[in-house]
Amino acid sequence: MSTKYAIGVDYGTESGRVVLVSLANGEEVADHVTPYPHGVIDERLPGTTIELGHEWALQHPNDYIEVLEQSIPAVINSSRVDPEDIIGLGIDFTACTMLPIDENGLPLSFSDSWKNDPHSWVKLWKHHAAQDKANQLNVMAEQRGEEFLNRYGGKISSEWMIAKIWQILDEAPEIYQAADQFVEATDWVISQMTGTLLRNSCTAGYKSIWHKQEGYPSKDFFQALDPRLADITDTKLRGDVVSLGTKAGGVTKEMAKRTGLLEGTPVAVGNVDAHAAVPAVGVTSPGKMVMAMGTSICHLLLGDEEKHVEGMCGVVEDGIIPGLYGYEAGQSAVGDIFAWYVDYGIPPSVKGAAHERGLNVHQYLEEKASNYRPGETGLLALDWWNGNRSVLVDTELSGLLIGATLQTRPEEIYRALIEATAFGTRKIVDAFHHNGVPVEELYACGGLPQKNKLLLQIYADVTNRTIKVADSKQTPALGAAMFGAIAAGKERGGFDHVVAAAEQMARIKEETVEPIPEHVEIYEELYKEYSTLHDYFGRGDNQVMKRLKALRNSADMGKGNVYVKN
Ligand SMILES: Nc1ncnc2c1ncn2[C@@H]1O[C@H](COP(=O)(O)OP(=O)(O)O)[C@@H](O)[C@H]1O
Ligand SMILES: O=C(CO)[C@H](O)[C@H](O)COP(=O)(O)O
Repeated sequence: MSTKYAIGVDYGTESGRVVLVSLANGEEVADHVTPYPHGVIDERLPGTTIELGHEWALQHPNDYIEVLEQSIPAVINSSRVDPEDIIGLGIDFTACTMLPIDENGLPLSFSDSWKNDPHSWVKLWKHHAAQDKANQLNVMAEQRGEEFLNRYGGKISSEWMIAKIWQILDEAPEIYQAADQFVEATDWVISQMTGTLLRNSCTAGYKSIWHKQEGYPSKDFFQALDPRLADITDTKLRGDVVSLGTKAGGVTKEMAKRTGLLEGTPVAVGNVDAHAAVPAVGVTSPGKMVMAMGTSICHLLLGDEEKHVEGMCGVVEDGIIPGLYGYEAGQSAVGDIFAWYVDYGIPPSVKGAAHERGLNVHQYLEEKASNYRPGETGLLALDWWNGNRSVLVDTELSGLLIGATLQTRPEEIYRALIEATAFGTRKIVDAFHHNGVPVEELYACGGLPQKNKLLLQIYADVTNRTIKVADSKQTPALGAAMFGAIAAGKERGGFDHVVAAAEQMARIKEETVEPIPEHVEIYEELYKEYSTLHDYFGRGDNQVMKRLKALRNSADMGKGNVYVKN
């Protein structure tokens, strides 16, 4: 049999990345990136003057289709692989990235009647404007002693499906009415490729409070939350939930024409970006935490039993690897914090100096920050520039930098921000490790490990653990391709289980990043300080961050420059 291939499509925050992968050894034969033409929509609706409020983050559904149309032909052409030999396709996506669709499966934002209402658009994972709804949901679930809350670390996040839907219902009841269903973008894109809409168990489990045995929370619970939501799971969230690797269908004639794939090529049901990365780095057993490090960090871990850990995003049976419990936690901003600093925090002289050295600003600051030893900057930061996902689960928290003096230099702040994100990861590692879900080693994948060596060393030092690094440019896409090959099945040259696919295709570098004992010692001290600040500002002793956000919101309302529904 000739070598067989699969395609993986990784839908990130800013772009979609497509890889064509050999099933013989996981080699990425070709890859192509399509930046989303509309990017992250967080100021105003495209082509209008309609302003969005703070914490809003939307996307354009057509951008996702553009990725398929641009990047799939590009990898087929550059690899010269015969489409006959491309036996399957899988995708992974940011999540919960959701949208309302009509009876024909079309996004409401495509309709002239609804397109000027921001609630008809895709709400990106980092849309945080539903925090109020998440808070109410958590209070109600706690009062009623809802069992499901334990599976989500004690709190449901505003980033997830129910809070987002409830925000739509509250602020735009007509959009809620008009929506035939609310779906994850990952499931919607698959429906556009195959003509079949199926809900995958990964996003349903982690983002929509679905459980393999118990299903969704009870009607009673939704009735208590808001009587208008009572039937939601039979109506707007209806539909089969199927496990990862299930074949959703074959590529339609229309999509075959637009992508260059053969009609009928098997397509797997959708998956989540970080979760797809786990088998791609060869992790199929407990004790190994995978960090998908990019705009944000998602932390994924496997276990033999269901344990409850404070502030985790969730534990889902079969949620990552069938047969095991999959645990997820995360930090809502990591690369995004460095991007913010580089875009808004540095003086022009730094840009100029970086340019002169032929480096981008990140590379320049990394190089200069590498000259400092742990503790030498005298700085400490809280990494909550986009709220705290784990373990506090509170998007209303914000950033903090302490220790600045007239001598403080930009590279020192850059280093302190990296350290803060490493301390945030250490909180998550400790939460699992001390609650019966051991974390023995770390695996790093995503964009950051490829871009910043200092960052990886700091993470190894702060967590005092060895880090293994993915040997793949597009790890989630490689994982998605594995699931595409599972959808195709063994008889067509694919696989019958993800463990078999991982054994053959996973890619990890030989070289590891080891903690440096002298650094570990100093970071242990700094971590104690971080923990004090973390608990003081994050657990209610001092609510200054929330009061400041409330003041900012009232000021904005006064100026009339926040999107407010009538
Ligand atoms: N040299 C660098 N060091 C640290 N962060 C970087 C560097 N270059 C880019 N970044 C950050 O990487 C993030 C993008 O990560 P990537 O994994 O490529 O994308 P995504 O999060 O969309 O999957 C951006 O937030 C950017 O600020
Ligand atoms: O929550 C998620 C997965 O569960 C998001 O997809 C993730 O945080 C966004 O990923 P990235 O930083 O790679 O764009």
